[in-house]
Amino acid sequence: MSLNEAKKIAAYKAVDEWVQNDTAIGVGSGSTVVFAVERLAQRVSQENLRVVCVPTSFQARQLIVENNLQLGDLDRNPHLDCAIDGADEVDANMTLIKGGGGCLLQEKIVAACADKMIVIADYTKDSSKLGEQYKKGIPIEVVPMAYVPLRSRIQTRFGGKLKLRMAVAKAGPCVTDNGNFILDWDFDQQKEYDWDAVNRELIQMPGVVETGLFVNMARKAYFGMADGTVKERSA
Ligand SMILES: O=C(CO)[C@H](O)[C@H](O)COP(=O)(O)O
Repeated sequence: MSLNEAKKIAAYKAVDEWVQNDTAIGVGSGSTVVFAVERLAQRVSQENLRVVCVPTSFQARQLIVENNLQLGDLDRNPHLDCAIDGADEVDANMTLIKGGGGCLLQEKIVAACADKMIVIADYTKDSSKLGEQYKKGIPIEVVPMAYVPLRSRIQTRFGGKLKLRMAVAKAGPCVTDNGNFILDWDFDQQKEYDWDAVNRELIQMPGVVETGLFVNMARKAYFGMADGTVKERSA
């Protein structure tokens, strides 16, 4: 089974199990979420469901609009029944690395407004320990003027190395949907980190807007496996 097929079976199962009539849901970002929106659109038209979708990024907003789903926002829908989102890595404790696609800030805000956060992923995201599968580091969204001092400060405090994420089809850094930069923290694989404590400390550093560490947020994860089954993990 291809990676895309693995993403699809995880996304379809999550949408089938968690989306009900008269609900407001958070729509995550990335390639796996594309399949969740596809399934949601099928169910909305086949079952005549009333579902309001709150996006976590410009990409998610486009997906919602292109699939003719009802677009909501946190002003009108501050309480969401669930948020369905991808992840770059999910460890044994359901701690996540997110932000590979650069959308971590809005993803965390939306997940925090939801009763439960449901993760959809292919088997390459399933890991026992952060860093085992995802090698690009932990994304940290920062205010542009602070990226140099923050890069040294985080390296000195926690070890590892931080790199400014560069744009792909544009010269210069990657600019997030919120006008910020991303530092990808290649943390020290030999150290045992307490991710909750690390996340709290990072957030308190002036200039850090949000981290891609999602600790105690995800309720359930669905992994599409290479053999065509869906593996589940609960918090
Ligand atoms: O956090 C994210 C974007 O900021 C994505 O959810 C994460 O990168 C996973 O993406 P994909 O489904 O393409 O593997």
